Amino acid sequence: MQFISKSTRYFFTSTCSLFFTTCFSSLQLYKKQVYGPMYKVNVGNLQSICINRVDLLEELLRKDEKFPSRGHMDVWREHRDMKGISYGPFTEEGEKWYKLRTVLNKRMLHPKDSVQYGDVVNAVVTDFIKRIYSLREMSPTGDLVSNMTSELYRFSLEGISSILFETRIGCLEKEIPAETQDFINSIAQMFTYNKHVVFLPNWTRNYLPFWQWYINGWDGIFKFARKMIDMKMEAIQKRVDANQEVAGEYLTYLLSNVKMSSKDVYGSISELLLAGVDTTSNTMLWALYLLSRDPEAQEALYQDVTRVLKGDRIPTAQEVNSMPYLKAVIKETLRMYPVVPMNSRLISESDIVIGGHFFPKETSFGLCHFAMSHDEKIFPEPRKFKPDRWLRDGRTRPNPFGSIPFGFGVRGCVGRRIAELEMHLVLARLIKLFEIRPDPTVGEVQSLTRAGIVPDRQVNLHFVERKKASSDP
Ligand code: HEM
Repeated sequence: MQFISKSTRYFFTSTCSLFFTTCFSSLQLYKKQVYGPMYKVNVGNLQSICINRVDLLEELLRKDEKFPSRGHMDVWREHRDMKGISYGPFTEEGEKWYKLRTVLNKRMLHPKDSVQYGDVVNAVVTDFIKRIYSLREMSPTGDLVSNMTSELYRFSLEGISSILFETRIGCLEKEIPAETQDFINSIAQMFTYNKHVVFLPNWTRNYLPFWQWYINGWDGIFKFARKMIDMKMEAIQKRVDANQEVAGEYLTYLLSNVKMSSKDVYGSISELLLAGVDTTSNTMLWALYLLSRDPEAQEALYQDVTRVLKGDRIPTAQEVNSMPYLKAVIKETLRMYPVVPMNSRLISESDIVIGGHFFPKETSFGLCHFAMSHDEKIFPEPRKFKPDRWLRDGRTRPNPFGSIPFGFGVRGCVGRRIAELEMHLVLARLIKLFEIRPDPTVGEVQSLTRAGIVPDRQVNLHFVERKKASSDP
């Protein structure tokens, strides 16, 4: 194992709070070459062991603790403590976290759970497609949609809000309602200043404005979430008072769960919401970008979708399960651009041995997903978009630990099935209607690590309408 503590100052944080991954993705590849499969980094008082080889990752994750931890989410927890808000799945730890996840997992984590949100998501997809049509029409070429990052962000926020709040918030309308816009601005503000407050020492909080801006961002997020949740509670109460049946999906389920107070629901819903926007929107952006540059893969996807989906029908959540290439496209996109390119584990129960090295309790490990999913021993031609490598058609499938974009085990992503559902449903319908082509003025897009892996420039795409197939009614 190579030690590089000395005076090296890398931007790195062992907490690896999911949206502030600072070990830049391409830097992971470079460091792997220079320092090998496991190395130590120091930033100030913080030490972490970076792992970037699949067998070591597997060894570590197979020893995952009963209540795994990614490390401290101190600045998020501080906000909750100041405002008397309950911790959510990101900020809670230990047995309390486990109990919370037991409640949150229900109706979300199992593939059969996500199927029930098919209609809700499809309604959002329908509005998104309408918006794509109208944006194309307004463009000079009649088929160009500019700034896909922003459009897909609107789609994702509307999608996850309609699941979590059981109501629409207007992100796909021509003009976003002012309250929703304030909420979007608050999310951006919190994420922007999160970086400052993580890296600046606490004494600067009295002299610099960042801490207050960061707290204001959170306040805006909770104000909106609280209003949505309170509206739902009122509606439920009215039905109860009128002796009517209380029916609903996720929020209704949480609010009617005796194990959760409304304060707990505010804390959890807000964290679920934050985790569910940039992740799916950026993955969709990369998927469309990669497809636009690969007509062969796009044709294979079109064939896969139209084999199942005849005519103008809207696919159901069950039907996308019969589209293996569609799933492979998303898997391959997440391999190439794992939107959370680095994850972490803080070992807190006992000492641990990894790769023959002893590490004392309280060691923090950085899991370099990006480096692993670009390892050519596991993924030959790692920089090539090859959805076929994920097909179950008799070929040898890649090592399952080679690409784990949703994390692992009991602490793995709770929103995985929802994210997949959203991405599968929207991609199936887009590809059925349009051939997606690159905008030549954009050039080759590189990735940056900001709030997840994002493009280094504005991405525009041409949505060329397909002619109806002759077999279509
Ligand atoms: C492409 C989409 C997504 C990706 C790639 C992704 C990735 C991840 C990863 C890598 C983790 C850490 C897992 C671990 O430590 O093992 C995570 C955690 C989490 N994700 Fe996602 N995520 C996505 C979408 C979503 C969505 C849509 C939601 C909300 C519905 C969500 C909610 C969460 C939450 C709450 C956690 C923390 C879980 C815990 O600590 O118990 N994610 N996600």
